[in-house]
Amino acid sequence: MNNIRIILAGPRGKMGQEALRMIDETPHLELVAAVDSKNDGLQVKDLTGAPQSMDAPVYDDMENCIGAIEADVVVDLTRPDIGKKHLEIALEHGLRTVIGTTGFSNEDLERLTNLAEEKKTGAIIAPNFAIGAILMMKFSQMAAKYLPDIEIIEKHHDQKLDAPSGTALKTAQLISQVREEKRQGHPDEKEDLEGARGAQLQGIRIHSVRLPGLVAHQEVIFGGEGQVLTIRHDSMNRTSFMPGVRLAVESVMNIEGLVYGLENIME
Ligand SMILES: NC(=O)C1=CN([C@@H]2O[C@H](COP(=O)(O)OP(=O)(O)OC[C@H]3O[C@@H](n4cnc5c(N)ncnc54)[C@H](O)[C@@H]3O)[C@@H](O)[C@H]2O)C=CC1
Ligand SMILES: O=C(O)C1=N[C@H](C(=O)O)C[C@H](O)C1
Repeated sequence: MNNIRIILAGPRGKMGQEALRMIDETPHLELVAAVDSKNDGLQVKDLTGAPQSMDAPVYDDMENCIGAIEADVVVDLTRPDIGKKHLEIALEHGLRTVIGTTGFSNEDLERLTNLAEEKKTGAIIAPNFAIGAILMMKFSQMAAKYLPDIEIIEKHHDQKLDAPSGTALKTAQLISQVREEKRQGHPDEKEDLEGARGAQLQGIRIHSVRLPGLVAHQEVIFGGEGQVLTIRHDSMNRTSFMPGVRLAVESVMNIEGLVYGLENIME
């Protein structure tokens, strides 16, 4: 496999640090630059937690980085507003992109899908890279055909910016492809405390827990006659996401247009 030259945005983050390690340990992946919120002019190895072999330059601006560095793929693991901006810049420059950052609205996805098609450039937006999470979403879509009363409980560390999680939204969207929208619970139910019944998408209730000590966890609970089915996935640490990041980087080299969800590129 030919070397894939990567620009990584968010190198000092919880995901970014893990991604640097994965790139460093993967012979056919090469980090050619990083884009950080600061540290312009330093080298990646100068950043906290970065592999000491990584002497690629750090930029504080994606546009400047792309203008100076030859790369094949941009990987973004930053924050919602930044990830959107970076994807637009990369696509405008015809650079393939893997976005792990979540918090994209349907309108964002539509606009960015159109841009990727216009530029005939490959991009993957993956709300979750963990194989177990992808399977949880696929199993949930299967179960929803038979058990349409569903509530999703997603639980994350308390540093997460967006709620609900991208995984919960993607799960609900996959379920909605096979389940008619429906109102769940008693028709006269009342929230005596606002938010008690959580958020909802097509009638599917979604609840977000944020606590220190958590990493990334989700339960999809199906209620039926005399029974309850729970499909659950837990990421115990962020190494769970790295095989999926690698798969997305390798796959985006052969994609034209925007793919939303790793399930679309898995065998
Ligand atoms: N798709 C997946 O499987 C996963 C996705 N995520 C998503 O990835 C994103 C990052 O998550 P974490 O690493 O936990 O967050 P984090 O907060 O630990 O890291 C985000 C990093 O982005 C950096 N950043 C902020 N503004 C920037 C800018 N203008 N340019 C470059 N970097 C900038 C911050 O300095 C920080 O180091 C979140 O949106 C999260 O939801 C997280 C885990 C798994
Ligand atoms: O912020 C996180 O940590 C995670 N975010 C993603 C999401 O919003 O679904 C993926 C995973 O749950 C971890």
